[in-house]
Amino acid sequence: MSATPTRTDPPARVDLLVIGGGTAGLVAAKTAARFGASVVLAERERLGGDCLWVGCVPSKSLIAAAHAAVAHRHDGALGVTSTPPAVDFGAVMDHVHAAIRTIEPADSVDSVEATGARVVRGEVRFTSPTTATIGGAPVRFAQAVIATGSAPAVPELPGLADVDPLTSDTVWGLRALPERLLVLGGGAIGCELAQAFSRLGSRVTLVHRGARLLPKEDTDASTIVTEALRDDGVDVVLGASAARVDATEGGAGVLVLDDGAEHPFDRVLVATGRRPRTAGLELDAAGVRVDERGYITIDSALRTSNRRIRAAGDVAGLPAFTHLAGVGGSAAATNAVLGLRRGIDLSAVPRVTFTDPEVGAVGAGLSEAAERGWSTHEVALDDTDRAIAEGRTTGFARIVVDARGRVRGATIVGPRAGETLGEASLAVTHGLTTSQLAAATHAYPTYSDALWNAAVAHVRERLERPPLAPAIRVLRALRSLVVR
Ligand SMILES: Cc1cc2nc3c(=O)[nH]c(=O)nc-3n(C[C@H](O)[C@H](O)[C@H](O)COP(=O)(O)OP(=O)(O)OC[C@H]3O[C@@H](n4cnc5c(N)ncnc54)[C@H](O)[C@@H]3O)c2cc1C
Ligand SMILES: NC(=O)c1ccc[n+]([C@@H]2O[C@H](COP(=O)([O-])OP(=O)(O)OC[C@H]3O[C@@H](n4cnc5c(N)ncnc54)[C@H](O)[C@@H]3O)[C@@H](O)[C@H]2O)c1
Repeated sequence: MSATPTRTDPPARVDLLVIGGGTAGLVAAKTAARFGASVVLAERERLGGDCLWVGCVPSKSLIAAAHAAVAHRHDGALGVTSTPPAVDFGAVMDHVHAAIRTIEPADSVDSVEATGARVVRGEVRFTSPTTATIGGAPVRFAQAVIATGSAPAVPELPGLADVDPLTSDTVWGLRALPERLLVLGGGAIGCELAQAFSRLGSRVTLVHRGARLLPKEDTDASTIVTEALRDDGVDVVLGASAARVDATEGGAGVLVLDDGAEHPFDRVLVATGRRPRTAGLELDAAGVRVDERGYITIDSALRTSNRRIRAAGDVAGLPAFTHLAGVGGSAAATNAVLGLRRGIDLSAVPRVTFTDPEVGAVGAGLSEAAERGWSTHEVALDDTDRAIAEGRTTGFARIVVDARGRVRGATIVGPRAGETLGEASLAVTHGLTTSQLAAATHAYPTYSDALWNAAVAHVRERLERPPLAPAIRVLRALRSLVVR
């Protein structure tokens, strides 16, 4: 059940050519083949994409080990004392790679070919709007889906190349824990990995250009994550502009900032954003246009400037999440094969940053709420019984509500925020009201009580205002006349 393709023989003609075997391409190929189309999935390396090999799976596996390394810290407050566990970094990385191997069969060549699609190994180049080569072998396609993903963007910083910087592509090959790790970039990758490495024993400095970590999240969520990282021992440097790197030896060096501050390190991990993987595709030959950042431009039904070709996943400049790559791959294949115009609802894409505490968000945040005049309702975890019982009270659940009482967004910070977020996503996707959320009985005591109580708070507020408050007063008065 290997994910590495071996065939190099595409048929002369296919209904659908899918380029790239990450989440978007896998879902696209399987979906189209199940509809009965003849499908070739072309992959130059191995199926599974970033998520399986260098993204979600290894990072969440490392985070699980990092979490275990500090779990004892809460024990004292619970009346239990335990000794700090020892970390065997080599064994941690064995766990990371074992998780990848366990999940690999789900993305294997067999799993795709069982749907009727053919997997062909090789790099794709377009030769015209309806033809391409896969590893040099020609193929004519009626339609195509480009799903080639994105790669780490390494900044042009003088001296950086001399210290062999790690990226999210290469960090998983480490066998020894760097004593001093410098992380450049405070987005999701930077925050998750800085905290994990710190918890596993590295001395971590996180250097971020912006004024706050996780700039896409609400300000108070960023503040909580910054404090959590600092509590974990991460030296968080904000508003920093890197000037150069002075290499010493073996990947070690010093990062020098514009203000002259120096940050020495044994290894540096670059997490400063992504760039689309389009090099070598010869998009011009296919008539596929890209935007100013190089991402493939698509319309609301995922069509590129060549109406026979669609794009899905990271390469289309969509928010870089596995779940969205899957949704995009499915929509692109369905549209191609059945001639539909399914789009993606970008207003309800959930995202979770797996720091401790986790940050989960969907839909509108504080700034959109302010712009549109929507109200916000929040419950802190120190008012949430499960959090109090577990001694894990840092965080909150907040909902954004429109004038008709519909839930338009949520931000949840705390343990298992990613799990609670599912309910908020359902509410935002289907336009549920706070009354509907409040009317659903929730098991007690759970972290999702916080979200539920935020909805209840909004319902209660409405009951205390016109038109409901006077109506309730009239009903009560009438009732007291009847029942004496
Ligand atoms: C460290 C890290 C952690 C992450 N954690 C999460 C997370 O917790 N949750 C989440 O939702 N997302 C997470 N992501 C993001 C997620 O991994 C990506 O959004 C997702 O993998 C994108 O899928 P894709 O199909 O668009 O592209 P990819 O997975 O990148 O797949 C593209 C495929 O195309 C192939 N390819 C490229 N060019 C060609 C060519 N010319 N010919 C043939 N094949 C080609 C590549 O080899 C690759 O297999 C994380 C990412 C990183 C880096
Ligand atoms: N849990 C998850 O779902 C998860 C986890 C990891 C990654 N991802 C996805 O992968 C994408 C890429 O992650 P990322 O963290 O690399 O990118 P990012 O764009 O989210 O964050 C990078 C940050 O680095 C900063 N930066 C850029 N250049 C810098 C420099 N020279 N010095 C200091 N700081 C600099 C930027 O201001 C930016 O805020 C994310 O947007 C996300 O969609 C998701």
